[in-house]
Amino acid sequence: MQFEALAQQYKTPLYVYDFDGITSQYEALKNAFKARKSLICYAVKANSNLSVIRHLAQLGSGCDCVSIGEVKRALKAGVPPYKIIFSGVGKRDEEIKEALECGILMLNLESEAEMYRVETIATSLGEVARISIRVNPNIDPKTHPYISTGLHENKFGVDLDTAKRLYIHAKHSAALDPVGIHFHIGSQITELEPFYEAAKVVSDLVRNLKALDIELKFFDVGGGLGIKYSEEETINPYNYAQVILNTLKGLDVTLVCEPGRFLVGNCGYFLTRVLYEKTNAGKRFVVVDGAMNDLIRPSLYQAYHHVELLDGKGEETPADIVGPVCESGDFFAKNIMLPLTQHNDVLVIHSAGAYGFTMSSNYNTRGRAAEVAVEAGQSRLIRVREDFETMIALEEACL
Ligand SMILES: Cc1ncc(COP(=O)(O)O)c(C=O)c1O
Ligand SMILES: N[C@@H](CCCC[NH3+])C(=O)O
Repeated sequence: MQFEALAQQYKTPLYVYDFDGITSQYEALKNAFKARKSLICYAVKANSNLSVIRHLAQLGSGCDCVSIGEVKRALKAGVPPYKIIFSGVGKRDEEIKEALECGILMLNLESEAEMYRVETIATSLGEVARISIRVNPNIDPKTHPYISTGLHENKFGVDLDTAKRLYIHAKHSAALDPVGIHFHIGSQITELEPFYEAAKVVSDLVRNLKALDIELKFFDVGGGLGIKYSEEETINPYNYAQVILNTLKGLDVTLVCEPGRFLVGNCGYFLTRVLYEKTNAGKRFVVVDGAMNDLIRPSLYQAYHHVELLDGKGEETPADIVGPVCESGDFFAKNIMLPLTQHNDVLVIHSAGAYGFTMSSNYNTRGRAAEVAVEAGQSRLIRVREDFETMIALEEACL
């Protein structure tokens, strides 16, 4: 990747995405599931740039969305409604109504109260809502506590007994069509065991429901496949698919999976330029033009992202890589070994394709970075750098 040329052409801070890499990730997962009918629904929250979604849609991907905004993004990017799933613990009435009107594949319900809302809204529209229920299987995904979702202490989904009760209600409701079942136990999971255990518990529930004459068509295993940020061992997609498919023997269901990070995480880079070097009583800081408002994962989760200094030469000494935001938590890396940098040197922050730009903000009235796609050796802008006028427009309109 020609990072220096990209930084020159599009300026920094800059997100760069390798679209060919995204294709490879998608194909690897799709192939892993080839023994069964499957639908990959890309989790839009990981990277919701319209061009990224369109790229995946052209490969055949659907989308997993967590707000009506994401549903509309998916539709705008060309994803057909019958490949869109809408999840989330707090859907508003308006969101439910719009989703039903769009005719999406299914609404993924996360509570009993939500099921009754959906039933009421569908009835008032004269529609039948296709639903799945998110089961919380109480399985530890062994990941960072902030991104664990499949334990009873987490707000997501309903327990197995409640799920069964909801399916029985839905089966007898004229406004609900229970077509799927869903679980998602967490993100950045690097061990197979939690996936196996969750799939096992939930597939047993599907068998149980079948005995009650409730036949589900979609078995949605959520996302969560981890990627390499550093030296960690990750799961091979083939093995991942195998352990899940093994739990589905005898069931005629389409496998749905909702990867976010796996598809885009390692295909994204964040480019930032050095502004200054400084030392505070011997402690070395490299101050760059990107900041926590651009990429918050290190500040939020102490997440590790490999930092590469382009053309770095000479003796390496420990340094913190920090941004201009007025917070001590504004850093990309701490105590990494780095040669002495010069003003304008480019640093490449790796594995920034997932939960990078989507979690960025205007904190400190900093415009959001531009985004660029690289495909078959060609680069193109896929999001214009946010300028001051755009940032203040909604407030200026109220002055
Ligand atoms: C319901 C649901 N599906 C899919 C995902 C995507 O997760 P990941 O990026 O870990 O694959 C998430 C986020 O964790 C989610 O909440
Ligand atoms: N934002 C998290 C992942 C959360 C997944 C959303 N359910 C991260 O950067 O790792």
